[in-house]
Amino acid sequence: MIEVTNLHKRFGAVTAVEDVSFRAENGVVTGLLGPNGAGKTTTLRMLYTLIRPDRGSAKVDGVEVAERPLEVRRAIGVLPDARGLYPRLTAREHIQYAGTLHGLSGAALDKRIDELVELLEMKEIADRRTEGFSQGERMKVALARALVHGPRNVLLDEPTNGLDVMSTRAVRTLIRRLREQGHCVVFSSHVMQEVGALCDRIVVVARGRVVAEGTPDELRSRTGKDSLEEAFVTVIGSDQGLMQ
Ligand SMILES: Nc1ncnc2c1ncn2[C@@H]1O[C@H](COP(=O)(O)OP(=O)(O)OP(=O)(O)O)[C@@H](O)[C@H]1O
Repeated sequence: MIEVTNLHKRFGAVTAVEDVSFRAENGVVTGLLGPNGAGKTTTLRMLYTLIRPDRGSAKVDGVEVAERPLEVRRAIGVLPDARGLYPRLTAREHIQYAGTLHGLSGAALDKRIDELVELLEMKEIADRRTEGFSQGERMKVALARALVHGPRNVLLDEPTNGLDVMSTRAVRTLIRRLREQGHCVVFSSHVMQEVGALCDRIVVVARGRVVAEGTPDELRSRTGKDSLEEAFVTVIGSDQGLMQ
């Protein structure tokens, strides 16, 4: 479970995140939706302990990220915005390496890798070096790496960015499966359709602030709009930077 309360982050003159609060429960997919530059990545980066908040609180399973970052890192799986891979390692070696960093080894690690290869339909690419991998293939490796230690909380930054229809479907299926297994899933997107298709709860962010929060039905009824898309545009005040 993730709880964010009055989070702030500035970079020089730019206020990236201003007083952001939300809760993401276990067994629920929570979407952070907002146009480019809204503060989604910055919020996620604070949650995964890459940068420290200036003010406010962010807790993962009750643990404050700024106080006990190592504990938090064990409890989360992260698909960051930059998904750097080592070109000379195979897909399997990437997952192995991440597993080792999380203290897994031997038969348990091999079993977990096989599970992920199966789940993400990576059989054909598992033993190839990642050099030359397509966007979708790279995404699968990065996702497997994020999930190798079976984290309770999963943070995904724009997980379907640049993916074709089939790869997008595979990622959506995975996210739904994580929800069924009771994980807390938070993902960011500027694609309205993506958020509408997957999320149980939506946190709409614009200019570093939460401008609306609720289930898709709540957002529609609060704005008096029939379509989720119109509801988003109404709460954000424009459709600039959002994709359908
Ligand atoms: N390291 C940084 N230094 C300076 N400014 C930054 C830094 N990181 C983010 N910002 C600024 O903070 C604001 C929020 O950026 P952020 O990346 O969090 O937005 P976002 O909602 O994830 O956008 P996108 O959908 O484009 O990824 C932007 O104006 C951005 O330029």
